[in-house]
Amino acid sequence: MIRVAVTGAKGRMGSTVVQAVTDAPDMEVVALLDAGDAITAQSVNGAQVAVDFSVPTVTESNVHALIDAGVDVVVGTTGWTEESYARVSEHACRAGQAVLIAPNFAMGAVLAMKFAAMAAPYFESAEVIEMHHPGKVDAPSGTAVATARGMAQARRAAGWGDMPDATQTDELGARGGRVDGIPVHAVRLRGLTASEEILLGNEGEQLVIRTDSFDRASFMPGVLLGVRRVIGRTGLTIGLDEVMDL
Ligand SMILES: NC(=O)C1=CN([C@@H]2O[C@H](COP(=O)(O)OP(=O)(O)OC[C@H]3O[C@@H](n4cnc5c(N)ncnc54)[C@H](O)[C@@H]3O)[C@@H](O)[C@H]2O)C=CC1
Ligand SMILES: O=C(O)C1=N[C@H](C(=O)O)C[C@H](O)C1
Repeated sequence: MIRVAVTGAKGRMGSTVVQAVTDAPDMEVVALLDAGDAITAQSVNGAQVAVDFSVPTVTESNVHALIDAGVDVVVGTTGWTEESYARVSEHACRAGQAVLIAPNFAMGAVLAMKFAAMAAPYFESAEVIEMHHPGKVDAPSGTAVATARGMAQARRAAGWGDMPDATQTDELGARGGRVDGIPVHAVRLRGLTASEEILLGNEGEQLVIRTDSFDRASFMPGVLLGVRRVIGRTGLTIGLDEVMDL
């Protein structure tokens, strides 16, 4: 049995993970931690793996504390930067622990990010629209940031320059934010869970890649796969696709 701790255990995702781990035949929940609980070798209660779905402002310090507690970590919380990745990578390597950070554990979203990066070199224009429940604290979504970065990297490798855009005035920011040059638009709407639409355009044609999570159950197979696959690794892995043999 894999002994699992959950940090952010009282949240929308954390509580869903607690149920999924409880229902998994090869795992057991050994620690439930949330805001105000210290993360120590004692409080993780012998966990081999911790799953963190907390908040962007605390996730990095949680991960450092979990590494110090001798636990491998699967992280779904957003808000990561190149600098925070580098700090965690160094700490995990030094401690001989493994950390897997994924902006999205839903199979549809993981594949949508892959397909977007595959398609990006073949289209002149690309934009991302992410749509979420109004309880979400960060914008743009971690998935949208990762999608845009993946497309921007693929465009650069293919030699694309700036995208066509004649906009001269945008006092309201209606053209969205830019991630690596790719416009990203965020919608917050009651009733939604998590959706993303990736628009790619050429003269006379459009490709739309869309992924919808209607329920947080959609993230659970990916989270459980992450827990199983993080064991035996060392250092930082970014993205569920890296452990999916895609
Ligand atoms: N990677 C993925 O597939 C997914 C990622 N997310 C991300 O997961 C994160 C959590 O999302 P939700 O569950 O909707 O948020 P939420 O607000 O429902 O839950 C966050 C939980 O973290 C707790 N918390 C606050 N400070 C803490 C601390 N220092 N230590 C431990 N727990 C602490 C809060 O009390 C709360 O229970 C967000 O960053 C969100 O974007 C959400 C869905 C899927
Ligand atoms: O906050 C959420 O709900 C989600 N957060 C992640 C993100 O920011 O990409 C993953 C998914 O979109 C749901």
